Amino acid sequence: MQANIAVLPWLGSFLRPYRNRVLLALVFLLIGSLSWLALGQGVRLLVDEGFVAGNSERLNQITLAILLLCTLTSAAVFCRFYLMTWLGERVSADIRNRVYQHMLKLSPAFYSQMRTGEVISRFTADTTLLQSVVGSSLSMALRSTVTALGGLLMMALTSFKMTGLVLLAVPLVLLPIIVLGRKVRKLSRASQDRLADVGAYVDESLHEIHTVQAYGHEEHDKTLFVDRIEQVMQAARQRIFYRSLLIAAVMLLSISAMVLISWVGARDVMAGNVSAGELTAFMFYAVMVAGSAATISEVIGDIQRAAGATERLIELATAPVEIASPTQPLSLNQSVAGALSIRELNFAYPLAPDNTVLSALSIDIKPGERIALVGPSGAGKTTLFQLLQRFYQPTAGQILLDGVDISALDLAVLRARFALVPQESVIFATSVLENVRYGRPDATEQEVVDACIAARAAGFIAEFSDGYHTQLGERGVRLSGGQKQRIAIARAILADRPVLLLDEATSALDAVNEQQVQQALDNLMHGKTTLIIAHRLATVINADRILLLEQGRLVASGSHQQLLQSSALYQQLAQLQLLN
Ligand SMILES: Nc1ncnc2c1ncn2[C@@H]1O[C@H](COP(=O)(O)OP(=O)(O)OP(=O)(O)O)[C@@H](O)[C@H]1O
Repeated sequence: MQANIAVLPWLGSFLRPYRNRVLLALVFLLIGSLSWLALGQGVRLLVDEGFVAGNSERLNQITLAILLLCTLTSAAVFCRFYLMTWLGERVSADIRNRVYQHMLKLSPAFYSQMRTGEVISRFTADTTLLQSVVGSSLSMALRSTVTALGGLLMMALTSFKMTGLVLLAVPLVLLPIIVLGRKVRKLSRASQDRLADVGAYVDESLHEIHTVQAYGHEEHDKTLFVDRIEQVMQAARQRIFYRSLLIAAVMLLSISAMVLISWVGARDVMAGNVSAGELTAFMFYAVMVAGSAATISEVIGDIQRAAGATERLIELATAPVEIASPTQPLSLNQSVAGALSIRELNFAYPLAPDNTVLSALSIDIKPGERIALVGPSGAGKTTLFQLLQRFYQPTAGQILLDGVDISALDLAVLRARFALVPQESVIFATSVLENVRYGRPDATEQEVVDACIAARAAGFIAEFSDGYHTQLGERGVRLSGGQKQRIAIARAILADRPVLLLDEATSALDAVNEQQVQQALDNLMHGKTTLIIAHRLATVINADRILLLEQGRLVASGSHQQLLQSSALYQQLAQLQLLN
């Protein structure tokens, strides 16, 4: 992925809302730098009028003035530092918000190409880097640039000849900054990329820690991890090498130049062309300019690292939204709810365009009908669910919901018609209450309780020490499989949407559990259009119609009895109790 948006305008767009603060920070930066520069004049007066002239009263006055100047400088530094750091925090917070909001819009196809661990690393590490650069390195670079330019000007006013010599030295110092700086930037990007790989790897292995430990995969993971860490180290080592080289080169060149220039200056003082105070002031400015140049060369590496980080963030923030709501969505017919019509549907996943998953699929489903989808593994049943909720765009054909093509509907409106109970129940790391409420955040506590009663979940929830306020732990680690399912069913009951999509679990629940889940499902399906990916005989027997899919085609449909007589494949599946 390559972002074709320039880094600076993008960052600028985040700074724009705070332009008053940016301006104020710049003003303080200017005040600070100017009073630093004025200090050089103070030093000159101190030497020439106080020290060399032996005038102690003048010495006192000038010292006092210098102290006042120092106070002013410090106050300006306080204000600049505060404002700049504030801006750094603010901008990175805004960027995090913008990127996250965009990420929520990206379709599952995007996340099947990009590992979430990597996304998280970009999200946290890159924004943190950006924050430190906007908040500190950038302000250091700006301050140093102003000081360096002002210092050069003051040097020129003090001694033209010596400044000329300094200017001869400047290109010499800039050369390594430009050449090595470019290299550092490239390597920083590589280094952040490697770090993101590590993040993705840790994310995956820790999430699947059960499997890792159960298969004794720790040693192998350890080795793989060390490899990845070494790659990070390798990328970092090169970056550090060039950066160290950069700092050393700039230092060597600038200090040597200064020594030579002060040698020339000292000879001028001896010849009486320049006063001692002027030479002192000149050297004061020269040190200031050299110091600033050194600062710039140091922070330029950070700034380039941040430019790399920003590129990566821009890629995330501008990743194309493949599935979006139309600009002028149609509205749904209010009188029917839950009619589905699938017409000549063809589909292949974007990542595997040659593997046709659904072909020429046509199905009509009436409101309130209970449909069981059966078929061998890989037949395309789950894919059909995904298409109904428009997580992907069909290659050809149409899906109509209540008579309207779903691609003409607002995504939120479309998805609000469906309640999904996936095969693997999804539990969030929050309370029972919030987990059930997920489908309808404005539901009252009583409504949640009612849904849990209908889902046969109230019994086990009552046994928890905190009842409905019990925290369920990440991915619901504190619940059994059957309990998770019943929470997921309660969520769908509470959401109360016209079409239900149930992916029946194949996990062998014990008889009591199975019966309870079945009762919960019956409560859920009452009066709703239901599509069930069926794995149990009981489910297909209770369905109004059974659709048999094979390799993405509808090969037979009818009741259980009809299919037993008409389809050999169905007979086979039924004999296997339909379980995969
Ligand atoms: N994200 C994806 N990218 C590419 N191909 C996919 C993706 N998800 C599924 N497939 C492919 O699509 C085909 C249908 O998969 P699908 O999950 O719809 O089957 P299914 O009928 O639900 O099977 P099961 O009963 O085993 O869950 C399979 O060949 C699978 O390899």
